[in-house]
Amino acid sequence: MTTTGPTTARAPETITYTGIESSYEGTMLEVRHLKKNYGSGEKTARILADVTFDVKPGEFVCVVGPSGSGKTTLLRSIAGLQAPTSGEVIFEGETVTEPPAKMAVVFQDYSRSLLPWMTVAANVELPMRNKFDKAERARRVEDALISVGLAGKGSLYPWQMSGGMQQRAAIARGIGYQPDVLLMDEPFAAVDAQTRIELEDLVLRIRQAYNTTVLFVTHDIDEAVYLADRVIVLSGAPTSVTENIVVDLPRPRDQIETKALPRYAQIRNQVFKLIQEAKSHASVQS
Ligand SMILES: Nc1ncnc2c1ncn2[C@@H]1O[C@H](COP(=O)(O)OP(=O)(O)OP(=O)(O)O)[C@@H](O)[C@H]1O
Repeated sequence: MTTTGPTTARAPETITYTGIESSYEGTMLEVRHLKKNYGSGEKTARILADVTFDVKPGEFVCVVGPSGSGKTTLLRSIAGLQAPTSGEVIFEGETVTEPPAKMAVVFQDYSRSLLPWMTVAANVELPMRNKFDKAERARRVEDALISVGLAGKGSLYPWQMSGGMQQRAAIARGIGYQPDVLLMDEPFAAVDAQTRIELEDLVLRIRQAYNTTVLFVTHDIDEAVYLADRVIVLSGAPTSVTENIVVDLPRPRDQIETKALPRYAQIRNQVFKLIQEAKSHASVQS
């Protein structure tokens, strides 16, 4: 099923996904007319023009768009890491003005997000320091490391691990304190193709196990369609949402079987065409 509504349309009510409902029952995340400019006066760069969409509890939503369309800018604004020029992000009913406690972010650059002077276990424990007692923290760290396939590796330092293992550790840190929503910004862009495939499946398993809503930014169309319940396609800057595409592919997904489905190719081609159109529109404007 595909929606073809206007750029600022709400997500359809008939989403067919198999995710588990989170404890939060309203709309998990509302992005309302988000606008972001950089610079001022004649040097103003209009990046986000008017971005509006919703994410429901349990949904896995991927955001794709041409390079420079402001995907990272969007995610940073949603995470409360930078203020929008105008518009609003509402997370679990409250306007985001700073990073919310129940939101975790995993960035592309794992080498800079993990603290090199701390062991992996200490890195995973860091965001839960003031939340749980010592025994509960230790239990959660162990669970998170098991979930990402790093059981028994907690005493290593990040620099003693491969890139794929470091990104697993960054994911463990994101999920360890069980956020309601996990924001991921091109998290697998810096790992090799084989590791990327493993990490995609890992994220799907974790999402199922931890009952987490995921908003995942990627420039990789195949990755977006493989992972998502819904793909949000952005225009080129100044950016708005051009399409909300429901990915009505069965779960659990499988790297070979899912990608062999005619429906997979159909959705993939639709997203591809939209991105190409956005790129050519952007190059005409610039
Ligand atoms: N802090 C900043 N100050 C000024 N300009 C910025 C800043 N951050 C991003 N930009 C500019 O905003 C535009 C969008 O950047 P952003 O990284 O959000 O896009 P993106 O879609 O994630 O790009 P890519 O797909 O290439 O990673 C770019 O032209 C970038 O140079």
